Amino acid sequence: MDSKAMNGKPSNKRIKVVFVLGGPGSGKGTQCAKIVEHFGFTHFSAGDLLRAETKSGSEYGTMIQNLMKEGKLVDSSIIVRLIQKAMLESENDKFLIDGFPRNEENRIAFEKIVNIEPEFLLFLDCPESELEKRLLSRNQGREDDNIETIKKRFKVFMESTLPVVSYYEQRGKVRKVNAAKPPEEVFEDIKAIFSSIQGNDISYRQIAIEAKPEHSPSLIKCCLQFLCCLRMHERK
Ligand SMILES: Nc1ncnc2c1ncn2[C@@H]1O[C@H](COP(=O)(O)OP(=O)(O)O)[C@@H](O)[C@H]1O
Ligand SMILES: Nc1ccn([C@@H]2O[C@H](COP(=O)(O)OP(=O)(O)O)[C@@H](O)[C@H]2O)c(=O)n1
Ligand SMILES: [Mg+2]
Repeated sequence: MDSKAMNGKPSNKRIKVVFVLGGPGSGKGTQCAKIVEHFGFTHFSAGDLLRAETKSGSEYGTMIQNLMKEGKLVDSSIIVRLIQKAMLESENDKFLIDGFPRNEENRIAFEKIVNIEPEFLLFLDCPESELEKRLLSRNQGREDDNIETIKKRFKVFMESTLPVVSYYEQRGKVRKVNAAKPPEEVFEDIKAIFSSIQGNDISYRQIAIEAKPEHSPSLIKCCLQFLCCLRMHERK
């Protein structure tokens, strides 16, 4: 996935994208925060980008708000442009895109406009009864967290989002975790997935995060020197 373009122009940044999907309330936002902290990704929630757009006075604001209130999906070109803009404004090269692609149209629009193949799709699997319970006690003042809209969102998830999961499953790109456990336990499984893809891509930031007071300064120095050698070797 080298030198793919994010805006139609060539780029030598090696950009990594991981899509994060799961039913409404499966813990996408909760787990993404943990992945950011441990693995240095930048997190974009499609829903949060849309909510911010409704508050920005954008020409599409009212239309987006009405669709979200109904649990319906917003036009792909709008959400993909918002994601692309957020990625272009970021200095990072590793992105978690949560709540996306929600349907085939989202997936195809991302492929056309952003043109980056995801590393994999992280799928948080959780039964509907548990999702409903979590959404009804989320308490974030969301207009769509009411039983009527929740039922509509479940329907959209089953009918439009699951086919996208199947698309990536057929390509061996789905990493599924059981999300019906306490958040820390879910993250243990996610950690194993991200650790295994990390490989040589371990970052300086990662070493800083993993370094504990009980680790001797010489051990940390040794790790950093090893990383420098690795990077020099990669550039050859
Ligand atoms: N593993 C979990 N077990 C119980 N509650 C959870 C878990 N993960 C998240 N929650 C809670 O469920 C609600 C939905 O989580 P959130 O991360 O917003 O999900 P999503 O982004 O998938 O809709 C929040 O109130 C959150 O605190
Ligand atoms: N790709 C996306 C993502 C969200 N949305 C809209 O945003 C709403 C909330 O999405 P969200 O990802 O914040 O919802 P949760 O799954 O976090 O509960 C959805 O019900 C859709 O109305 C969309 O239209 N297209
Ligand atoms: Mg969310």
